[in-house]
Amino acid sequence: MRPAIETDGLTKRFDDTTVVSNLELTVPSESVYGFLGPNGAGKTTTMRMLTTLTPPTSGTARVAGHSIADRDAVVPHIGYMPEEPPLYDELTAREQLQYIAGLRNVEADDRIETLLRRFDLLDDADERVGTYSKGMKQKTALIQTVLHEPDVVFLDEPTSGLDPRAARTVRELISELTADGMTVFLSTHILPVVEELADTVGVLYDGSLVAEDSPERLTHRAEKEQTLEDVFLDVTSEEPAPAPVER
Ligand SMILES: Nc1ncnc2c1ncn2[C@@H]1O[C@H](COP(=O)(O)OP(=O)(O)OP(=O)(O)O)[C@@H](O)[C@H]1O
Repeated sequence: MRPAIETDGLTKRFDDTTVVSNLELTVPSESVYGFLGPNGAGKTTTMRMLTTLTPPTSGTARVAGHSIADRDAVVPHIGYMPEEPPLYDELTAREQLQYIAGLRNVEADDRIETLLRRFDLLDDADERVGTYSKGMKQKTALIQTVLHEPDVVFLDEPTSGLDPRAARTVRELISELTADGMTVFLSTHILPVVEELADTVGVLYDGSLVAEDSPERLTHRAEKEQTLEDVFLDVTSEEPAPAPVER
């Protein structure tokens, strides 16, 4: 099966600063790719290139089989939930979701109701989004991202601001998306989420991919077993790891 995402030398520079450097990624279809990296590593910039929102300075990528240079071909196949999702405060959640379904040209009334119920939003679906809590907005944004059943879903911090129950619903939904044939490209700082869901983890540091493997292999690669947090700190450290203390 064709990979969901393939990049070839993907690079982004702003003025003289290289923010994403020569990225080579292959994300198999129907998998979850956990995209990690410290603040400012270039994760959002990568996602913005892969979702055609910003062009690369050099290099190429294919998403759902289409070149990211062909925005009209890519957009129907993807969903993107940025860290600060665009929602209209003056619309109700149901209106917002119907509006997005209209823009996407899909008939999604049943799916909207199912997802609103799934996320415990049905009782508030006719209230204005402007009155919502952060978590309720986040859930509305997630629904609008997957409404049209895209092939590839890009999620930037999808569980941020969610209470434990809502966060669990999101994790369950991500698993279901891949079971339904979607691919999820997930950026988060919440490592247990990645550990639980990701088939492959990539760690970006200063614009370069410094580690990539399954969570199991990453955490077993040292002589002693490490947590994903240990691995993350290890591969994103400017200092060499301190020598073990002799006792
Ligand atoms: N439009 C822009 N113009 C100039 N620099 C930018 C622009 N967008 C991002 N950057 C810079 O690129 C670098 C990477 O930013 P990016 O938002 O991709 O990082 P990130 O890994 O998503 O960080 P975080 O985890 O904090 O969200 C940062 O130094 C940022 O200041």
